[in-house]
Amino acid sequence: MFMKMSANGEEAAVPLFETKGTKGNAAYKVFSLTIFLGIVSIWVYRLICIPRTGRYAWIGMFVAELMFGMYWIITQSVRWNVVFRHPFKHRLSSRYEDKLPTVDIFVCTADPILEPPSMVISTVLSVMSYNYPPEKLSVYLSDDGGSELTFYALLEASNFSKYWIPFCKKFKVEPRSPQAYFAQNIDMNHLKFAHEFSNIKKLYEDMKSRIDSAVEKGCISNEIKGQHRGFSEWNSKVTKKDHQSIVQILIDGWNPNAVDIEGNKLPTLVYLSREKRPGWAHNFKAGSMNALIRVSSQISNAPIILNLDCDMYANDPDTIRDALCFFMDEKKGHQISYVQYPQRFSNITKNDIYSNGFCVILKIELAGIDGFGGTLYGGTGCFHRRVSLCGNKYSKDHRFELHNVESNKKDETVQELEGACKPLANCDYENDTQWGKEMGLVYGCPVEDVVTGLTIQCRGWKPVYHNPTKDAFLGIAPTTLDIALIQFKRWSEGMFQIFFSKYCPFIYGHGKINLGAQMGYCVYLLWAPVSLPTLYYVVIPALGLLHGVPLFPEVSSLWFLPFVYVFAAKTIYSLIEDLNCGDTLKGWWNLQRMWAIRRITSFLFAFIDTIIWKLGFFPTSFSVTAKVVDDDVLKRYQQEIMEFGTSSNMFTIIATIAVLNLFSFGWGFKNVVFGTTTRELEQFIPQMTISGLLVDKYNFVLI
Ligand SMILES: O=c1ccn([C@@H]2O[C@H](COP(=O)(O)OP(=O)(O)O[C@H]3O[C@H](CO)[C@@H](O)[C@H](O)[C@H]3O)[C@@H](O)[C@H]2O)c(=O)[nH]1
Ligand SMILES: [Mn+2]
Repeated sequence: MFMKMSANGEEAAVPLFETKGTKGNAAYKVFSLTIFLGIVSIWVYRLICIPRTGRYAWIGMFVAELMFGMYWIITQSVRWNVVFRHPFKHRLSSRYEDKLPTVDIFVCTADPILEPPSMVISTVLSVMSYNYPPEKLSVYLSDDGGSELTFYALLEASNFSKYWIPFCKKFKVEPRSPQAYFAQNIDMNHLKFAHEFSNIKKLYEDMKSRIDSAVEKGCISNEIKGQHRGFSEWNSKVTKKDHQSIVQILIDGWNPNAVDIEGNKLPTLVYLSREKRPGWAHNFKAGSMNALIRVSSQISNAPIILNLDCDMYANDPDTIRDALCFFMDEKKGHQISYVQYPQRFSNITKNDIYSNGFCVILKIELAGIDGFGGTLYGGTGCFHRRVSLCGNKYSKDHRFELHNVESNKKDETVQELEGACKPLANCDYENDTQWGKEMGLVYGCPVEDVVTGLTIQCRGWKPVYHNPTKDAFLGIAPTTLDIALIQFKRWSEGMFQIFFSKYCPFIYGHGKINLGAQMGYCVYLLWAPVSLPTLYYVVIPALGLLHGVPLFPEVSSLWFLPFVYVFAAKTIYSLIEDLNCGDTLKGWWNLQRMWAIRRITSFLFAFIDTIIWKLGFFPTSFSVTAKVVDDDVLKRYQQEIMEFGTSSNMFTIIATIAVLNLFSFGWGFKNVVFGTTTRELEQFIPQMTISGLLVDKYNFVLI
């Protein structure tokens, strides 16, 4: 009976999306088994061949290899059952075009200096011009910077949108972030709409220079302040960390006069800066998302929410329809809580020097977790079902909520509505509520997204990971090594905290989510502790070499085979996998190097800080990633020259290890040249190889 309820009477037997597994998976499983046997042989060797000299170093090697091996087993979960999703947009349109649900879009920003307002509004404009009925769209900008500069930029954007949206839709231009669009090399001679193009380009550039100069000055002129009553919220007492809730509806979609220059309706546009007071925990992005959820519920209350970081513009104007195919599928849609798109970046260079592109993770691993129903929520580029984000358990009752949406027309005036919203964004609103625990995004973790996703799954929902050929969203990746490593530190620290908390997937998820999904989570949650065996491996064999203590079997011994096989097979496999995912050979090498760097810096610091945190010494923090760089740095980034950024302890560690291995390699080499016995040579070749490879990986700090 349910199958026949589609809009135009067409039988809804054909699904709105399908899921396909990968071919050749059986071959992978066999291959994986051979590596497993290799690993077990190594363990056995370590246990039965304990030498008399260097016993402790040897046992340490065993422990390190045991940890590596266990971690490797966990990583198999993300390759075991890789699935790909295919939505069918045209079917959605033919069935539900006039019944599409409303969608709320949240954009978060936190700092007008690290996140320039002109970039933030480009993201906002890109989502305002989605190919989607504008009266069904509401866009909310949350400003944790509490900055009138950002408010001013949004005000400018609300005016510019009247020109930009019709321009985009009329000429079908892409991408619809004006910043990204005008940054392309567009050949004016072959452009059919050259005239309109130059007009809008001028409008955009004028607006951008007004915003940028206001940001440069750091204040708003009185003349501009006269343009909107919203500016009155900023008096001399307002600072980033101390101010009242500010809610300003810049475009009221219900107002019949809210139209673009061609008379089409505009999406609703809201500025929100939740209350901040010293002494209150603000819970970073999670806190701002929860304020957004509440404020939007008062204004538009759409059943579907898209959330984006401020640097992440919409690259494909049809993504909403894509995502709705999952939610609105008659058979499976009602169980889907969120649809996560991969976090891709617009500024990745050819060989991706800091390996921010995550080719393999985005293409294979996340699709592999999806195969076990464990899709990670990545904090941006994610469509949520409001009820699941708000803490509801899955139940069959959610079946019809998207199909029968009614417009919730408000009778209040804009000012009344704003007034009603403000208390929802106040510090004390969450006192004695379940917000941050059972409702909304979970507090207390620097990767609020991953832990929130896990709790949603454990409430019975089935999220989806969708990696379309055309990128749905594009963000900005760090362009210097220090920033890249600090970002990884925050991630690995936050994830390790989850492992250590009551949300540990093996405990919290036990019996609620698939074992494969539990393991899949741990591939990332255990990044930080992987630093320990790595550190051991980059230090002890080198010291052994200097002291003449062999730690590996002789190369002519049969026991050497599993070491070579495991190392070679894993390396070659990762190379093939990476190239298959579209990376270059140099890019793959950079990736190997970045893992080697991250493991002894970001992950190690994250490990240490997590332990200190666990002992209760300091609360978690969130260092916002800068999205601006000066032109010199940018140039060097584009030329793929390693840029350290500020000096940091992390570099001291890398340099120490590089020097140690250089010495031990040189020492070993000297012994080879000045004659040692063949036996000794055979004993030390493995350690020399390790030192040689490490010198190669870390040499950038030596020159
Ligand atoms: O107090 C804060 C701190 C950050 N943000 C926003 O959160 C987003 C992500 O911050 P960013 O510094 O860009 O961190 P990334 O490392 O790039 O973020 C990744 O990792 C985060 C978790 O560590 C996730 O929340 C993000 O969605 C994910 O893109 C940005 O839009 C910020 O404006 C806030 O709104 N309030
Ligand atoms: Mn970011």
